[in-house]
Amino acid sequence: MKPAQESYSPSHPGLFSVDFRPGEYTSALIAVKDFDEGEIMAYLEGLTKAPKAYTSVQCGPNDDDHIELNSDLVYVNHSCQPNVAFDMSSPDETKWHARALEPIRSGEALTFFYPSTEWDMDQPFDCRCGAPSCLKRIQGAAHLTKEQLLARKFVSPWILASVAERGNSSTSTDIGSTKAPATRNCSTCGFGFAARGDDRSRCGCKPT
Ligand SMILES: C[S@@+](CC[C@H](N)C(=O)[O-])C[C@H]1O[C@@H](n2cnc3c(N)ncnc32)[C@H](O)[C@@H]1O
Repeated sequence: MKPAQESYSPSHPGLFSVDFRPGEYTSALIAVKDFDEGEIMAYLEGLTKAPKAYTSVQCGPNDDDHIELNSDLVYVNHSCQPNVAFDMSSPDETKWHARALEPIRSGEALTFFYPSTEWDMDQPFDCRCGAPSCLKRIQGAAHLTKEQLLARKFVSPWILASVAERGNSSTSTDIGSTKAPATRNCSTCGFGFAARGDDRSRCGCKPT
């Protein structure tokens, strides 16, 4: 569910505001203050379990792990070069949050990389983000290579685990191909590391 323009009252006053634009799916969420890189912008509160939809966000590895945000955050558009992460990797749901991936200035549109949470999206679309690294068609992580995912600053652990499970593909067209097994796996999310050394920064899990 999205807040409607007619009865709009910001869910996060002083943090962000919806820029309602004419046309379908063209509105956006805009920062109304500056945020530092790495700053937690808002905890994800008031979430409800929901079926997969264009407004839902995947919060775990299973088909039914989807939530509705029930706030203005639903207006955060996708970008292939995002400035926000939706981080739901903690087993403690009260720690789920939106975090600035880079310094964000007041007036900037907030964007996140939808395949960082979504494996196979309900409603794919042609991306208009305009980033040099734009992937053009956004359908979910299942349609991307590991390299395309790791090029982004944040990807959820269940996405990386699914990528490791489907095989170490170098292109999205050879999904399912057999490659050399990972040297070892992250003990938290199962992501397969190809090289030795503590590489947990690559899967997003914190070393314990
Ligand atoms: C949850 S809505 C985000 C808010 C949306 N812009 C709106 O006005 O309702 C997700 C939908 O917005 C559109 N969208 C988000 N990011 C986009 C992008 N980079 N390029 C094209 N459409 C995008 C797609 O139609 C997508 O299914």
